[in-house]
This record gives sequence, structure tokens and C-alpha cells, in this order.
Amino acid sequence: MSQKETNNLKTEEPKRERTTSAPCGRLKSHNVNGVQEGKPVAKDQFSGRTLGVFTSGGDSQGMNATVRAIVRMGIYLGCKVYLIHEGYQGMIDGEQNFKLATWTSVSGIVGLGGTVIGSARSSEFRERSGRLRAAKNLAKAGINSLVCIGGDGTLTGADLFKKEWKSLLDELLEKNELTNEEFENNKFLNIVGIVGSIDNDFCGTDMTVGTNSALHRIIEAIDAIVTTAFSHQRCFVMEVMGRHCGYLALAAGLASEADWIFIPEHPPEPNWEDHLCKRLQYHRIAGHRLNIVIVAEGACDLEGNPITSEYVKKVISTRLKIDTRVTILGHVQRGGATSAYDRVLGARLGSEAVLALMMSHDESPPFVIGISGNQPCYIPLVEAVERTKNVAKAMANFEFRKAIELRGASFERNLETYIKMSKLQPKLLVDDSSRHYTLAVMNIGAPAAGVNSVIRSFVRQAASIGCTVLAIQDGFEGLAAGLVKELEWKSVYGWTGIGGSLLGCQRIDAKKIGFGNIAAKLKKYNIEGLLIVGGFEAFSSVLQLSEQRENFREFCIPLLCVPATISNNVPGSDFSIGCDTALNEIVTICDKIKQSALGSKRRVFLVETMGGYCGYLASVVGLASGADQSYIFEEPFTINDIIEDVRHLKEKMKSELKRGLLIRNEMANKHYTSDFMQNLMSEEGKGVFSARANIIGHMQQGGVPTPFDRNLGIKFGNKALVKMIELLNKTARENKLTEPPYMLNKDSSLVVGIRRSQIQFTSVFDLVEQTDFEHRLPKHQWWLNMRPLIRILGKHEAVYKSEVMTKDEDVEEFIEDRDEKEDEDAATLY
Ligand SMILES: Nc1ncnc2c1ncn2[C@@H]1O[C@H](COP(=O)(O)OP(=O)(O)OP(=O)(O)O)[C@@H](O)[C@H]1O
Ligand SMILES: O=P(O)(O)OC[C@H]1O[C@](O)(CO)[C@@H](O)[C@@H]1O
Ligand SMILES: [Mg+2]
Repeated sequence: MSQKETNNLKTEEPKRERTTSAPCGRLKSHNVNGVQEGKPVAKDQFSGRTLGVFTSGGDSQGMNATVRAIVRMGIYLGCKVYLIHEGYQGMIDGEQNFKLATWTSVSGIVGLGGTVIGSARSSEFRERSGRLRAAKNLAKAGINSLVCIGGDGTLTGADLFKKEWKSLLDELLEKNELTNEEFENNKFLNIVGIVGSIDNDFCGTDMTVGTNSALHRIIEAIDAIVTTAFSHQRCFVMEVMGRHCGYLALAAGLASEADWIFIPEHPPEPNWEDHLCKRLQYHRIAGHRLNIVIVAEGACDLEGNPITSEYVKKVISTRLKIDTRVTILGHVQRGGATSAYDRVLGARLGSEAVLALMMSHDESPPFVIGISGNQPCYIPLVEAVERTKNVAKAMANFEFRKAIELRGASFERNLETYIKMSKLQPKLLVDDSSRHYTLAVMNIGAPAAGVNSVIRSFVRQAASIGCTVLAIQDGFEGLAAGLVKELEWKSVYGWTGIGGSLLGCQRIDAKKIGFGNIAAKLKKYNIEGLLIVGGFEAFSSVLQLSEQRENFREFCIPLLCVPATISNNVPGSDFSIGCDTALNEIVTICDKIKQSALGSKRRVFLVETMGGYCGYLASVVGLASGADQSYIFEEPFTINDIIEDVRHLKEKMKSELKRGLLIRNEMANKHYTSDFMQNLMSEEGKGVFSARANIIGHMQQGGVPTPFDRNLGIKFGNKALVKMIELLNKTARENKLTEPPYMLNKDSSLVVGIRRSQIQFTSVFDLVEQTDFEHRLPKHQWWLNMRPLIRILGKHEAVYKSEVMTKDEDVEEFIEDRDEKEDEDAATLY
């Protein structure tokens, strides 16, 4: 294929205006019901109150975790909680579907897919007569506070129900179907919604409960398809769910290195068949043995005509004569175990929903509890429903740009990243009109899933602008030994989905190898920018090299760190690459351990997690696996606390739940080791329960990267490269240098991080103050806020404090931060 032809393959995206998407009114009516962020909520504070919870629409993984949190938080606050079975239909059918929940009614369900209380699509509820019957049954049972878990339809129905409530009750009173007392006691309906749907199609929340697990299913399926596609050199057209929303297809496309995606919000150009075939052909020429095309079930062309997977297959097989198969994933996507993310999301949103409901007063508007930038938030239901409807309207009017904006910032950024990645091509002929730098990448620390995704993304983008990327194998040790080789476009194909470290990594930081030694090697290979992917050592190495710039000119280059460690202890980022995969691995193991306890009975398991001094894994696993307790370094505990836990476990053994799960971080306490604790539990629990310790070790560093780690890896790699080139170009321009630019600037030594879903760069020098170097920890760790929840949901006493942001100035700042479109330069770099 000639250069001209390859150039033609670039399908130019229409230049888009970078607009700031409105914040969906989210958080604006944040404080109408009087919840205050950080204000302690006491046990039994709402004694005597009643609430009901139901699940409706298509089920989704995480609904059970949400219901569990609602029931337990409700009971903790002193409320009566009714489980309303079979959604709206159950409400219509009668009181036999309302079951008073106990603590144990929701035991053992935290990781189960689906919904144990049943879900339904009810056509009767769409009619006023159906809603009248539902209102009657609720009022008779004294339930006028509801947590509604479902998709956009469910919440639209809830909105209508709330609006009509008064007139429904008036009618019931008039017809003598309610007594005066029933009427008076239930005059107002309070509603809080949680979006439970795999589709992620509800405006105002970044993620809906279930979407992440569905993505897990899709990626598992694509990974499996890839092996057979590779063997037969086939093309697979994979159809995924999502109804009219393309989120699942988009996120799956990114995570699987798909050749092409079709989504409803971004229809292809009219002659897309030509472009598709050219792209697939081009990838084959570049050495790919297979192609993956993802079709969202709602995909359509610019005129709104459906694009079916069968049609896509026909185009590919007839035009390219490639053996092509269609796989329609179907309901598999809605099944299977709940991912760690969805379990934690369900727990956070469920608990906040109860609190919001209890704080509601008679005239409170209905809310949805969503998540925005990793922060639970209140979204006015009416506005959110309106906005969600507007997406459908925009698509019906062919206003696709508007539809994308309405979907929200997270959707928009994913789409931008996908488009960017899919348009990249190796720059075959390097013209000399611009600088083409030699960059290097290494991985230090311990292995973490997703590292290879960072490197692929970095290399592909570098190659597309004619830069050379050198791979330093085995970290600084490898550099000293000269283990350096060029990474080409082709060499990183398929890396996104591979766990472990393909470059090889070592723990040894820069200082230990010797600065002179490193400088000599950087000079030898003419390295003009260095990306270090890894854990705390990656951060400290960037700092060490930067501090040595006065002594070594070779270090006066952009030095960037991408945090990648299962411990999640790198300052400058809320999440490190690899911690989501580790969490899912550990949670899966805990599920199995709990199953074993179910069989052996009266057994307490202590699971020791990695993480160094950082209690992130132990805490989040504690929440996601429904543990009784989680011991971490950051929250000191005494022998009395452990003895109190023994007492709690002895009590628990008297109930039908004859098992216990304790999670202990490896460095939680120097003296109270896992061995010690197992012995203590065995001795103190004698005659009531037996205790076993499981140190799960290096399994935690393995595993196939989760969609979250893959996609964050792509974004981090992408941003790191863009930043590096920006720094190099700027310095080259300013200094008119032809040799490696001389950088002493603190802003050329950066950690790439994510905060409130925004990718940010922070100078390592600015992070020094924020770091506890002795224990290798950031001084502020966002997830510590979730600690009381682990205790409350495990039936311990704790003081819960709302995570929802309620102070006006915080909200304004948050919205500004969140919607700010960072690095404009980056967008125009290519
Ligand atoms: N406009 C509406 N008016 C009254 N009730 C509605 C309305 N839309 C939906 N509902 C009720 O909510 C139920 C669930 O809605 P729907 O089938 O659209 O699923 P969903 O909640 O959007 O979930 P998902 O899309 O994830 O399957 C419907 O069966 C119906 O009972
Ligand atoms: O389970 P059902 O009723 O066939 O509905 C399938 C639809 O439900 C969802 O799984 C969830 O809304 C959609 O992605 C899909 O279009
Ligand atoms: Mg829906």
C-alpha cells in the first residue's frame, strides 16, 4: 500500500467546537433536604420511620449490593424497611409483595448478580389505574418513602407517581378505599432514586449501578473471542446491549482495541462502508490477524436507520472476503458476579439514599443519588429525567453533537479518546519540518495489571507523530545493563488486555542504581523524555532525578510518572493503574472463602491483603465483600478492639449466619500479625467458632486487567505523551535548542493522576509536602471517608458522615473543576 493510500485512510473527524457541557443541574439543589456533608448521623436517629425499596426495569449487577446497603443503613438508623418485590407490578399486585426486612434478609447477596427481590417491566404502572392500585397498597401498608432502583424508565415512572400522588390519594379517599387515617398519614410521597441499569443512559450520574459489571462480561467475552479469531484470522462483529445508549460499546471498544465501533450518538459518515473496509484492510496489512467490530444494539446511521450487525458482517465479508462471524452477547451482559466497583457504588449510593430520604420533608423534591467525579451527589429527579429525555429528542432530530454533550463529560471524554486512538497511524515518512524526539519508557515497582495498556497508548501516539520510543527493560537495573530496545507501532499490538509487566519491572529506585550511571545511559541513548510507570518508587525516582538536575544535565528532560500499583499509594492520584484489577481478584477470592465458610460453618476467616502501609485494598475489599471488619494501618486499633470483634463474631454465630470474614492489611500493625490474630481468634472463639488465616499473596498482582484499568491506562498513556511533547516543543521553541532541552522547571517533573474524574498533572515537588515518605503514603486519602460504612454494614457501631457535597462553595468549585476542559493544547497537538 502506498503512502498516499495510507494517508487516505484517515477519516477526518469534523472539527468540533469544544463546548463546556452544562452540569446537568446536578448538585444545584443539593441541600434542600438538609443533609450536611460530614455531619455525623447517629444510630437510631430515625427510629420509627418506614421506607420501602424496590428494583424495576432490566435487572443489573449491583442492585443486590444496593438493596443490602439500604436495608442495613435503614435498620441502623432505626427504620422499618420493606422490601417491595417485583417492582411496580409487585406494588400493584398487593401487600403480599411487601416484606419487612431483617438484618439477615440481605445476607450473602452483596456479590450476586440480578436482584433477589425481583424486577419487572409493568405495563399496568404506565396507566393511571395501575398507579392508583399501587398507591392504595402503599398507603395501606404505611409506606410513603421509597427508594426506587431502576433505569430511566423506572425513574420517569417514579417522577410521575410523585407528581400524581396527591390526586391518587384524593381519589382513593373519595372512593372510600382509604380511611381518613391512612389518607392523613400518607399525604406526601418522598422519593429517592438510584440508577440501576447496565445501559449508563441516565443523565447526571457518571455511572449507573451495573454498567461496570456488564463491561466486565463484555470484555471477558471479547478476550475469549480474540483467541479463536486469531487462530482463524477472522473478523468478529460483536453486538452489545445498551438500548439507545452507546456507552457499553464505546468503553468496550476502548478496552478491547476494537478496530471500529458503531454507537447511536456518533453515527458514521454516509460512505462508512468504504472507511470501515479500508481500516480493517489497513490493520491486516499492519500485521493484525483478526478484527473486532463492536455494534451497539441501538447503532444507526446519520439518517437514523439502524446499522445491524448482520449488515456489517455482510459488508465486510463481501467486500474484503474476510471470514466474518457475528456474536450477539445478549443477556450474558446482565448476569454474573457483581464487580467490585458496582458493589462499592451500590453501598455508597444506597446508604446516602436512606439518609436523604430520612432527611426529606413533606415538600421535598424527588432526588436521584448519583456519582459525579467519584463523589456521591444529589441530582434533581425532574431535571435529570427531562435531560435524559432530551438525549432521545436530540437523536431523533439528528442533533448528535448535542446528544453527546447531554450524555455528559465522562461519555464525551471516552469518545474523544476512542476517536483519537482509532485514528492513529504510524508516521511512515518522517519529514524534517518538526522535531521527532527519542523518548523512553520503563516500569518500576511491582507488577500491576494495566501497565501494558499505558505503554501501548504512549507508544502508538508517539509513533504517530514520528517519535521513537525506547523500552527500558527491568527498570533502572535494566537501563544500567543496557537492556534498551525500540518499541514499534506493531510491537504493542494487543497489549491493552495483557496483565503483568511486559517490559519487566524491578523495585530498585534511581538512587540505588547511582545517578551517574543513569545519566550516562540516558546520554548514550539520547533520551529526551522519560516516562516511568509504576508505584511509589516511580514517584520517588522522578523526584530523585529531578533533584539531581543541577548535577546532571541528562536529567533536564521531561520526567513523568504514571502511577501503577495495586497498593494505590502514589500521591497525586486518587487511583493507580492496577488497583481495580487487584480489588476484583481479591473480592473473587473472598467470595470463594465465604462459600467455604458456608459449608464448614462457625468459621471465621482472616484474609490478609497486600498494599504496604496503605489500607486501600483492605478497606475497599471489606466493603465489597461484606466483611465483618477491616484492619488497616491508617486506623490504629488496640487489642481491646480485636477482643470486641471476637465478641461480635460470637454473637453472629448465634444467628443463622455462622461465618465471619475479617480483612487485614499486611502492615496494619507490627505486632498484631495475621498469625497472632488467627491464634487469638481461635483461642477466644473456642467452642463457638474456629479461625483460619489466608494470606493471598501475589495472586493480587496478577489477573487480566479490568476494563477500568485498561481504559485509565489508555488515558494516562495518552495524556503523558501529549504533555511530554508539549514540554519538549515549548522548551525547544523558547531555547532554540537542537540538543535535549535544558529543563530545570518543576513543572517538567510530573505525576499524571486522576482526581474527581479529571486527569491532572502535579509536580513531584508540590507533592513532597503531601507525602508520608516513611510509610510511603499520601497524607490525604479520599477513601478513608468510606470506612464507617464497612463497620455499619457489618453490624458494628460507627459514626456515619454523609459523603454528599452540600456546601455551596464546594459545589461551585467542584462543578468548575469537573467541567473544565483540561489541556486545550493537547487537543490541538496533532
Ligand atoms: N413514562 C412512564 N410512566 C409510568 N411508568 C413508567 C414510564 N416509563 C417506565 N415506567 C415504568 O418503569 C418500568 C421500567 O421501565 P423500563 O422498562 O423502561 O426499564 P428501565 O427502568 O429504564 O430499566 P432498563 O432500561 O435498565 O431496563 C416500566 O415497566 C414501567 O412500569
Ligand atoms: O431484558 P429485556 O426485557 O429483553 O430487555 C433488554 C434491554 O434491557 C437492557 O439490558 C437494560 O435496559 C438493555 O440494554 C436491553 O436493550
Ligand atoms: Mg432504560
